[in-house]
Amino acid sequence: MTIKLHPSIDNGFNPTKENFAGGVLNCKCESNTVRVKLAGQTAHNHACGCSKCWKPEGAIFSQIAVISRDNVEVVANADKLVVVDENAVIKRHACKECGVHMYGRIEDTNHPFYGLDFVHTELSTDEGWSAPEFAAFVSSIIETGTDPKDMTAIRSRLKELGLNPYDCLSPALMDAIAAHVYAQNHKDA
Ligand SMILES: N[C@@H](CCC(=O)N[C@@H](CS)C(=O)NCC(=O)O)C(=O)O
Ligand SMILES: [Zn+2]
Ligand SMILES: [Zn+2]
Repeated sequence: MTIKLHPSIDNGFNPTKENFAGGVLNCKCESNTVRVKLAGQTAHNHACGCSKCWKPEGAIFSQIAVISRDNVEVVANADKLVVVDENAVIKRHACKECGVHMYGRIEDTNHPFYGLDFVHTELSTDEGWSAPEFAAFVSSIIETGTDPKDMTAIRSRLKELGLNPYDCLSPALMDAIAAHVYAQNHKDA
């Protein structure tokens, strides 16, 4: 039996479309749907195994990308959005009826990723979004119930799909975080 990771990933995925101009994310509610307009392409799309990111029914990974917060606008039913965990670094704004996370925002101006919002592009019917590039927080899927014995097969399947598995973020993003910390610590040098 093929391992199921995420519906937008399991059957392979389309490459990133050049000059893609963005689109609209929709929550799962049939009426009073929350809509978020993304005025541009996303970046760093990846599978995330952490327990905090929203996953569609049955998925063991989330699929999540970033976009400049200036390009994110709630265009319908904003009153249905609530922050799921005010104590988290990423304030995940979710529809209180269907539970879908519409965007995650970092309010700490010193955070390495301040200025970027986190979004699930599978909530859009527009095609051309940036393709997933790697898998992050893979070991964290055990926290939500995956049997540790299944991890070897899951990491193999991710590699087969072209998504290198990491237990934190990708090396490029971890380097960017560390460089930000260095710069913060040497501001006056
Ligand atoms: N093992 C933890 C990892 C959580 C974690 O660190 N998630 C990452 C990836 S989304 C993060 O940056 N979290 C910040 C936040 O949730 O605010 C879990 O599964 O809950
Ligand atoms: Zn909804
Ligand atoms: Zn996550």
